[in-house]
Amino acid sequence: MSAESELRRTFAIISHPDAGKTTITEKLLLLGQKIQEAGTVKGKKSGKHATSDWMEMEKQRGISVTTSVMQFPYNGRVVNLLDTPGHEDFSEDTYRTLTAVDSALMVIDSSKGVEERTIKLMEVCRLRDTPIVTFMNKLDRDIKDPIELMDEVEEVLNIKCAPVTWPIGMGKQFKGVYHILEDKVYFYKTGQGHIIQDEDILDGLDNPELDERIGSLAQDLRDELELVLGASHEFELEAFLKGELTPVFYGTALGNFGVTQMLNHFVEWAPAPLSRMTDVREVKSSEDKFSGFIFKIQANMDPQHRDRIAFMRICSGNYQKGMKMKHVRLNRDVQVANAVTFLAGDRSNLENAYAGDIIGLHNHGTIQIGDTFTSGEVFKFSGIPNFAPELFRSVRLKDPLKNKALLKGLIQLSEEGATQVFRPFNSNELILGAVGILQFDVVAHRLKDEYKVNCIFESVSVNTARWVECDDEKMLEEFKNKAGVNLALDGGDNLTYLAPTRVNLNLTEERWPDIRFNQTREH
Ligand SMILES: Nc1nc2c(ncn2[C@@H]2O[C@H](COP(=O)(O)OP(=O)(O)OP(=O)(O)O)[C@@H](O)[C@H]2O)c(=O)[nH]1
Repeated sequence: MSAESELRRTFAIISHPDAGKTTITEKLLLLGQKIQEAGTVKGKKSGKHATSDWMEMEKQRGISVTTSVMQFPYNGRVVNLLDTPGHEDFSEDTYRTLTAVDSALMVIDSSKGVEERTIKLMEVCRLRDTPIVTFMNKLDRDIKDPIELMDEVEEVLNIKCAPVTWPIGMGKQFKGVYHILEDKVYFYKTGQGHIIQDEDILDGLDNPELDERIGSLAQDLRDELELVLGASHEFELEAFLKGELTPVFYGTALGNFGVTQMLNHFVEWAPAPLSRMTDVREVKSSEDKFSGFIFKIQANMDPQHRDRIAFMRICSGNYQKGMKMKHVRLNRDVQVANAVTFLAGDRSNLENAYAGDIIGLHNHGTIQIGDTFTSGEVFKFSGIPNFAPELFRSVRLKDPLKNKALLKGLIQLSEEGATQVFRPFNSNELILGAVGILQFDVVAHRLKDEYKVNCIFESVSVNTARWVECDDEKMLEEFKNKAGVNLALDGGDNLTYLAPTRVNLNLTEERWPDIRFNQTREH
């Protein structure tokens, strides 16, 4: 591995909306860039514009519809943080971003515990056994019992927990954390808000000074730790790297406390860029030759320039300004003079990037999700799927003459990967599928803007979709005849089963055991 690449730590945050993802992102940038004031990510209060608030709609709704990439140096490493839209209005990009990282940080609202969105994102991480670090947030509030919180993570998410820091009190009584591996107490000072805390540290759990400072809480802490250490797991790097065990840190992102301890270990333990599978062979990040894949396409990053940016994860070699790379699907060499990076929101021209880094390529419609670029070799990276949509709408045109433009627009937008379009066998209806509700607004907005098509969405009785595959052609034909009413083609002409209910899906799966109903589809 090149020395530069070995320093990369590429990760994303998984959390339920409002758990504190934006707040902790601000604090990570603060620690990484040593800037004094946070607020660059959302910046609502300070009146600054959010780094990703470029889109009109996003500004109106005050939420993030984009996934941006932030790079910062920390303790001799280069951290790439891929932001994942976490609000109710997230999209398939959130899922796919997780295929481009080597590790993930799970942020949990400790007053709520493991929530639904986290469970789903964790399922996606499981596809690649991504190593997970856990941050239990909002300790300055009344939280659930810390032991119960860990039990919940173990049971619901099926991953072992190894506490690394342990909280002392909570809410108004929150005094700090005890660092189990360092045998040190870090004291929390309230009221520091966005400013980086000067660390106030005490050596040793048995230090009498601890009793002097926090009174009876000191003995409570010792007793609790005895219990916790007996019942929980010790941190093991191997198990962490296999995605079987998660180190757990406690703190408050808002109070900027406990984040430093987490980040210190994160950059130490999280894996450097990992090898990636292709349809031909495994590609190691240490290889000299360049390769990468596209995991996301973003339109209108800059309203001034109506371009689209394709986000590429570099898997091996390095990118140099002006270099040629092979666009494998098109079997064509392309020259990439002006790749972009997303350094905390600023697009700056980039001279060099290494395995583990993300670069943005200007896309004029020739790049699709899942595309592989190499320095000449022919292979295709696997593991960058489409995910079955969870929300469906039927699309109705206001002007029926624009049918062709509508279909073209919907197919092109679905190639960008945030939505999917389905054409049922038995009707002329077009059905749009997404995993986040805001995507319907985005599509309506863009169809009007870019394709001059006005349309409205109506509810449709589709509950979930599965891509259908069967090795036995005769059986597939029979299935098509019998189940035709629920079958459709997606934007790439792949056979899809649109189930009106979960029960219907279960019954159909039972009735046709030799047919595969896939929740994801590789490009
Ligand atoms: N008391 C307390 N509040 C916090 C803490 N961390 C975040 N919050 C608050 O929780 C709310 C949600 O935090 P965000 O960081 O915006 O959460 P998010 O997960 O990014 O939410 P979305 O952008 O909706 O996905 C905000 O009002 C934060 O100020 C914390 O440690 N303690």
